[in-house]
Amino acid sequence: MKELKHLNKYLFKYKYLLLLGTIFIIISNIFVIIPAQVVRYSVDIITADVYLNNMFDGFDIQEHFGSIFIFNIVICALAILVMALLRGTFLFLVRQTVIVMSRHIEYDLKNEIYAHYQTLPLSFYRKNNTGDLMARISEDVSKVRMYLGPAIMYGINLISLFLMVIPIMFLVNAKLTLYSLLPLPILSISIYYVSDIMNRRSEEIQRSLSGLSTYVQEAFSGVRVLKAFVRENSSVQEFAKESSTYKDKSLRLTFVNALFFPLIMSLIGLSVILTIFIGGTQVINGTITFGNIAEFIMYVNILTWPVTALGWVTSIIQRAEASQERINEFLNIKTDIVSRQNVQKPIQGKITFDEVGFVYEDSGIEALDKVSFSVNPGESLAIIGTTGSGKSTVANLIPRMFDSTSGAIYIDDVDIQDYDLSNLRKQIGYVPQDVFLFSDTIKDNIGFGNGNLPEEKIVQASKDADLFDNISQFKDGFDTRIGERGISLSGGQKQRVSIARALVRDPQILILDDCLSAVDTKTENAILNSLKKIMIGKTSIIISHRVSSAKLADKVIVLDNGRIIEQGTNESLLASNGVYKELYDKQLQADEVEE
Ligand SMILES: Nc1ncnc2c1ncn2[C@@H]1O[C@H](COP(=O)(O)OP(=O)(O)OP(=O)(O)O)[C@@H](O)[C@H]1O
Repeated sequence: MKELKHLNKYLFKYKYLLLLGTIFIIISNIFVIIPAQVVRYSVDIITADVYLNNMFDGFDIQEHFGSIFIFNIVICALAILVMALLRGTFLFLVRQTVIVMSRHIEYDLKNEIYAHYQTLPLSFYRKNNTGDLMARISEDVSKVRMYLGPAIMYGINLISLFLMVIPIMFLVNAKLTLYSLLPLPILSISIYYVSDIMNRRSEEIQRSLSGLSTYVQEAFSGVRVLKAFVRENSSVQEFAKESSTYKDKSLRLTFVNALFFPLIMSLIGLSVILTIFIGGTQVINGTITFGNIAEFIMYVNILTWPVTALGWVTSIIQRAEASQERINEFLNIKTDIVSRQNVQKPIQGKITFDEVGFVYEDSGIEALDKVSFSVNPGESLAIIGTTGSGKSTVANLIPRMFDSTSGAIYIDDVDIQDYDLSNLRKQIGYVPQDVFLFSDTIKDNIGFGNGNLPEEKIVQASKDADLFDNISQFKDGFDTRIGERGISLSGGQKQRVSIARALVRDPQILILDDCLSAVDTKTENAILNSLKKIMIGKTSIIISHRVSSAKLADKVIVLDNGRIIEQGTNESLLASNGVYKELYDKQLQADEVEE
């Protein structure tokens, strides 16, 4: 129960619902107990009536007994009916309070987890896969809700019924009470084991089902590769194999399910037999009446479900504890990207890297080694280098996607770790290497994160990213939906939507991480030229494999294996006949071949 303590704050928040629920449970149980006593009374009347009937057989008074008997029985039947209706009403109210409370907490907990996910750094997302993140916010929260709703409800019900019914039973007859309750602990323990097996098997099925869905999803999204490599048949066979695992697991669960009810029924039957047998001998001894036996059978029935639920509830609590442990594990992770001084101010855009080093913690790869450079506001810097030379790492360090492992980075001569994080990021336009667009309209993809931007700004950004003409050709213009249920954009168009998204924020620093790779040199030139105009007084960093992206930049640095091997202007680097010149010549030749 240690992990579940996290939920106490929510139970406190909804304490009135919980308190009302408890009161309703107690009231509903009163309406369960009274009918048992009414039944005892009725049976005793019937026995007395049969006895008197036999005694006064042939007398006029016999008729009189008959009408009193019928009157009594009708009153008892009506009383039982009214109790059943009242019980139903209060059970409804119990669910409207306790189960409603569990749904409220489920909602709050999901929001808490999601909000916490948003505070965590990129390194957290690299370490944990998406499936795991989703499982904790959906499946684990559902399991925790089972504890907050049904488990708490049946738990309170069990305690209140035990406290109310068992003393009454003992008052009637202690020996009969002990015998009739004897099979119930066995019932509870067996249910615990059976429901544990059932839960484990259901989880196996769940896992197998999600494996099956992932397989199908990949097969559909990768259908082009699948067809191109003629893998249809093997895909069908693989699917049949996965399906068969799912079927076998389902059959294993069906087997345990089939055992569940016969087990409960036989143990309840055993209780009833014991009650009748022991009760019968007590009646013969004159210690109790026939009515008491009927009353006891009803009490046993009343206690059966809560006792059955005890095993089930224990298993739910154990599972909830395990799930909450997984949730707490994430909730206890705190982001290490924090601000030291919370500096909030408009930035000019001067960027300084001072002997910056970076090692990826998980792989131990040293991506940057003592990288130093400086760019002034209004300047543009091109970072050129081969694959894996550390260019994207530089780009990620500026908006503090992660922090450098050595050295320091300054913006306007203030250490970036001193800036308020959102204040800093809001002034940086970052276009990542892998374009990500949402299944939404082009307009909303460009305006992402910027609320209700005026249409003109979106249009202007799309013009600056050389995208406007493309969008105008679509029937719905900026309202065209992209993604799953909309049109597909070409690689170059996607890159330009992503650029427009950064430009629309009017950033003081713009970082383009190899995001012109899918556009032709003509479009690249058009975009770079418009950037020159809009980035006056602002800083731009253009990362690329292609030397063509660097020629308009004020400064160029060449990275190799995490180190700066050359830096200067396009002209000075060409003149110095080094790696940059070599790359330039190679790419020039390649372009000529293409033409
Ligand atoms: N998330 C990561 N975890 C571990 N190592 C990484 C990670 N990302 C990059 N690396 C490693 O760090 C080095 C630099 O990678 P980086 O992405 O900065 O290179 P790049 O110059 O941008 O390459 P490309 O042009 O191919 O995008 C590479 O050796 C890469 O394998």
